[in-house]
Amino acid sequence: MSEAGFTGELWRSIEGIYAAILDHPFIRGLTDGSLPRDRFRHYVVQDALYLRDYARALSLAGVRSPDEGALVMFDEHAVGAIKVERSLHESFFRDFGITEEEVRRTPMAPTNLAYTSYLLRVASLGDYHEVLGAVLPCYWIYAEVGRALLERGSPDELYARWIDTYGGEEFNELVRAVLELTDRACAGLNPDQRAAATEAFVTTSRYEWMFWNMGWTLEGWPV
Ligand SMILES: Cc1ncc(C[n+]2csc(CCO)c2C)c(N)n1
Repeated sequence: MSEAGFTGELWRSIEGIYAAILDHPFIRGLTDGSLPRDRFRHYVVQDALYLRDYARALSLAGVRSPDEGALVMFDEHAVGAIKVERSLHESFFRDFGITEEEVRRTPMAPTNLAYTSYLLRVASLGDYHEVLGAVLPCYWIYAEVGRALLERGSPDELYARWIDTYGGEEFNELVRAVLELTDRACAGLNPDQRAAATEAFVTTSRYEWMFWNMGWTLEGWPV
C-alpha cells in the first residue's frame, strides 16, 4: 500500500510475518470454508475483549499526539473501533448465540492479554513514534489481509461477511490516513528512534499472527 517513506521501510521489516499470516490455517480456512466454527467463535469473543483495550490505546495515542489533527483522528478511530466492531460483533454474536454476559465472563486468553498489555504499556510509557509503530499493524495488516481474502473469496456466508468488513474501500481510507500521518510524524527521526518504532511495529505484527493462532488452537490458560 505504501512503498516510500518510513512506512515502506516498516512493511519490508514484516514481509516474513505477513507471509506467515496469509499462510496460517485460520486465514486459509476463512477462504476455503474449512475453518471450524468453534475456532472462529473463540476468535470473535476474544476480539470483542481486544477491541475494548485497543480503543483505549488509540485514545492514548490521541492524547500523546503533538497536533490536533492526529488527536481528532485517533479519537474518532477509538470511537469507531467501539462502534463499528460492536455492530460487526453483534451480528456474529447473534449467529453464535454469544451474549454480552459471556464476553464479560470470558477471561482474556494469554496471547490477547499479552498483546493488549503491550499495546497499553507502549501507548502509556513509550515515545510517540513507538506508539504509532505499535498501533499500526492492527490497521494495516487487517487491510492487507482483508484485500487478499477478498480476492480469494469464501464459500461460507459468515466468513464472507467478516472479510467484506476489512477488505472494503472505506476501511482502506482509514488505513491510508494513519500511514500518511505516520510518514509525516516519523520523517525527522534519528536512527535510534526509527529502530524503536520498528521494534514496536514488528512486535505487534507478531501478536497479530499469534492472535489468529490463538483462535486456531482455542488457546486458553493451561492451569
Ligand atoms: C486482533 C485484531 N487486530 C486488528 C483488528 C482490526 N481493527 C480493530 S479496531 C481497528 C481500527 C479502528 O477501527 C482495526 C483495524 C481486530 N479487529 N482485531
